[in-house]
Amino acid sequence: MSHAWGYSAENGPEKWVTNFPIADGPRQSPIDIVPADASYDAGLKPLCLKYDAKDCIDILNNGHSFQVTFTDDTDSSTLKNGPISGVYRLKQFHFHWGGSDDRGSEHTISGTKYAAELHLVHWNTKYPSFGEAASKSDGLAVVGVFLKIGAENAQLQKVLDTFDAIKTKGSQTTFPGFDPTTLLPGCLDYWTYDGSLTTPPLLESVTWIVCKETISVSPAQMASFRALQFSGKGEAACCMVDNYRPPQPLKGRAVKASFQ
Ligand SMILES: NS(=O)(=O)c1ccc(C(=O)N2CCc3cc(O)c(O)cc3[C@H]2c2ccccc2)cc1
Ligand SMILES: [Zn+2]
Repeated sequence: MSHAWGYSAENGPEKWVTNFPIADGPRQSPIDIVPADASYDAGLKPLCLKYDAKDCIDILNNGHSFQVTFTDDTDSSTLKNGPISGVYRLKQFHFHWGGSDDRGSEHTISGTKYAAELHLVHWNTKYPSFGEAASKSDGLAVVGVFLKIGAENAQLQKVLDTFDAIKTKGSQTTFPGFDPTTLLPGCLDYWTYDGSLTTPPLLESVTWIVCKETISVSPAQMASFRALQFSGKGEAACCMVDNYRPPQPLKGRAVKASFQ
């Protein structure tokens, strides 16, 4: 992205519409999920998430978040079933979090914010690549998992242990053999709705799959997230915090539940 978008008052979510008019579109994300307003859909299948740790390549600070990238030239790490048809390949996962434990998630549940939110990004293999899929209405599927303040998460700690090497924008390091299945909650009940990327270019190409069950993160682990920097090496340090877009208007969309 050439545009200098970010999360500050000058270039943050309220300003994105200037360069990305779709920000005011009909299927923007995230949203506030109101469980009582979600309709149970017996036709929704259980999620089938099958990941291979050998596909995990590296971890990168991209100046907006950090992302763990996967090799996606075969069907070895995929999402199937759930609300989608066909096979979607895992491309990357990343997080959004707050400057304090009372905020940080993008989706909210009846107004409740969690400390952070994990996004596992998949693309539809009916298209030749992620880039091609990203502009199609059924091109992407993102699984969202809330991080709730509680016990230390030993699996998450493996990711946090790389942070000294990716402190500043543009830094990256190898991160082989990590299995993202270890970050999923035990129960994969979910809500689903049609939405968008939550960062520019805000493309309306995402089938959102938001897990009902949370995973834990300790306050000390959240402090590690906040020690990352939006800024590049040698620039004035700017802590990477509050890198979340607030909920957007539902505009008549239905939110379905895979559970009663
Ligand atoms: N939060 S989210 O909606 O789950 C999300 C999903 C994918 C992506 C993503 O993978 N990319 C590629 C890297 C990238 C880097 C940027 O600087 C940027 O502004 C956006 C992205 C997005 C992206 C997705 C689709 C087309 C172009 C860029 C970003 C956010
Ligand atoms: Zn995200």
